[in-house]
Amino acid sequence: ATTPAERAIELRRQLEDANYRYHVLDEPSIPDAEYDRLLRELDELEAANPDLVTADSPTQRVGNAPSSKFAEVRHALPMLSLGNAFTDEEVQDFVRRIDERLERPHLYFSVEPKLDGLAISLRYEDGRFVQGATRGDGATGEDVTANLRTIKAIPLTLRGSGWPRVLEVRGEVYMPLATFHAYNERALKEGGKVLANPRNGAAGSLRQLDPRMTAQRPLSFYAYAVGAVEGGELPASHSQTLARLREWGFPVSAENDVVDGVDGLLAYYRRIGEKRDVLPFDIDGVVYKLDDYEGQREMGFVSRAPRWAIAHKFPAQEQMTV
Ligand SMILES: Cc1c[n+]2nc(N)[nH]c2nc1OC(C)C
Repeated sequence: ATTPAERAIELRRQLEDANYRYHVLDEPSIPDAEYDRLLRELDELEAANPDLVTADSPTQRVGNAPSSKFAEVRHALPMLSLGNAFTDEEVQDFVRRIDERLERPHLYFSVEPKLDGLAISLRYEDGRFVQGATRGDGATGEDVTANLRTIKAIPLTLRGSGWPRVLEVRGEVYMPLATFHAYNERALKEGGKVLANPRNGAAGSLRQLDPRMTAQRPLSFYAYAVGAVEGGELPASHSQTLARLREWGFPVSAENDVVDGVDGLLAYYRRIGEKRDVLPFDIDGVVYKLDDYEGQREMGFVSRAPRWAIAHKFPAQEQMTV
């Protein structure tokens, strides 16, 4: 027979494993009904043994009591903004500036869809999620930790091994299009407020003072960078770092790739542009990043935007008014 504590640990492991397979590997491993049954069993076990409850138990994802307002968080590393390119020529200029300074036979770029959501910074200490904040002005943001805990795509504890003692992960919290449409259909039927676009939906849901409201409007998350890192080493390139983030339990977009030179960038831009209408989330462009960190260090930043990265935007889509 197992003690309540052992049973709770076993249930948590099964639930977090199912969560990882569903949100990170896109391979649901158990049916939702089974997931809910396990969660209910853990909930009852914790109710009967309150000392078993931990902040990172899956039962805590339903959100705790609301706070009066959001505390301010100073980002250990500023959250950067991105310069924009709107034409192929501007992309060619971006690559030429790097080419002139680095003088390499090949320039490899990490390329990613640019989700139209909310930039967020997540802080993990010894593998546990301890704080999450909005971008704010880049230097300080709002503490939305309680709301972020309700987002199942955000790991409460890291998987695998080899993660640094302190790890900050940056990424985009977004509202999947399916959630956005379902929310608006219900709002129309019940005469509630209709969301203008998924980005507003994500911002509104994340800035709810009551995390239980956030939990009712399921959001998702994609990691796209790391911030402060202490007590550990990262790989030599951004793409290798994203692969580690995925192993540690963070969703990373399957559309990401590594390409060679400006032709590779523009081919990627066209490829994602053609898929734009069938992607399950809103994007407003793609992001090109020089992949190796050594090259990024050599290129540095201008004001608050890196010289080594740029967003190549799509023409604005006329938002379908519901
Ligand atoms: C602001 C931003 C936004 N995005 N979006 C993606 N996919 N990557 C990415 N990188 C960003 O900034 C980097 C400079 C870390």
